Amino acid sequence: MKATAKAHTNIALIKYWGKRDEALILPTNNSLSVTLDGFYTTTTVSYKPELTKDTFTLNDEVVVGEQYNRVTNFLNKVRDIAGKQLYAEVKSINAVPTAAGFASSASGFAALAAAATKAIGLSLTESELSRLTRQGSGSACRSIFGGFAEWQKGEMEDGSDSFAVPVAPKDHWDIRVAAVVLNAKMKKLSSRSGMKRTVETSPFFKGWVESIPSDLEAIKQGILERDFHKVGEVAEANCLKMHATTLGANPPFTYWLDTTMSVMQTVQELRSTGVPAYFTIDAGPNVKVLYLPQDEEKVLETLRNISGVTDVRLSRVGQGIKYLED
Ligand SMILES: O=C(O)C[C@@](O)(CF)CCOP(=O)(O)OP(=O)(O)O
Repeated sequence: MKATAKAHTNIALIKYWGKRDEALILPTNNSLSVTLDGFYTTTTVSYKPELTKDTFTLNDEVVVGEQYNRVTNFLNKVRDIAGKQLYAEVKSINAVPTAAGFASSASGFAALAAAATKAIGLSLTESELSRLTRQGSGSACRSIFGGFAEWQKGEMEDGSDSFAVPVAPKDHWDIRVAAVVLNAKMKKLSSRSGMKRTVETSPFFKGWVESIPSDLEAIKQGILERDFHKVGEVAEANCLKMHATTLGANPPFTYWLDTTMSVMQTVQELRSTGVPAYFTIDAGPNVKVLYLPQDEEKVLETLRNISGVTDVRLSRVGQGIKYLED
């Protein structure tokens, strides 16, 4: 009763930002992401009859509190589906430089869902696995797939039709993502809390949701046609609209720091010199920059020279869930 799975993190090009149902983690809008090869989580789940509760270690450190509760609550869902009252030892290793500000919960919950279901004897389809993973962390449901994936919000109240579907495979298009790590340490609002406050209080939220369908259509067309300018422009504008909603929340907030804006402005200046590069930002100050392979050297050198940047981590398009031999 043991299994190991590896899942990669993903970066949203059309953001998930707002829930219509907190308990079931159902979104107000569809979102679309690219899975990255540079950042991943490997998780081993072993169900042991002698255990009287779940145990969880992350990078060999025992995890307790809120993070532990989210894992054991998730395992309760797996136990319900399997109809087995078994507790598990969960060991996760994150090859996601936490400082890079990546939501390692995306690769973390995808790897957990895959290993936990396989170890207990379930063999879910990718859609079933994505739908289950969504209940751990919304954005994680997109990491089941490699390449480009769209999380369809679904219409059903029970979330039975809310899961990700592949848009294009890993080898469809070799675009690159640079994760720009800033030296800032800020107590930030988690994405879960940030989107909750936004949904409940921001007058800009309605406009945000209304603008998604046309963004999605445009970016999917761009991906299929490998039109980098189109994909980049839509992704950058979508990110800016998402962050604009936070400024209208009550109380207002932003994830951006001065260094965040320096990177944003540098990327736009780079573009004006003819190098196609676009940024996107999630629930934190760090910036992810989209670029093409032929511009890697120029982009890397430019980003590294921005004051306040401590590291730039490069990624290619990554693959979906993989089960590893124990
Ligand atoms: O990834 C995106 O689409 C955009 C964000 O990263 C933020 F910019 C949201 C991630 O939210 P998540 O951590 O999945 O929330 P949960 O469902 O409350 O666990």
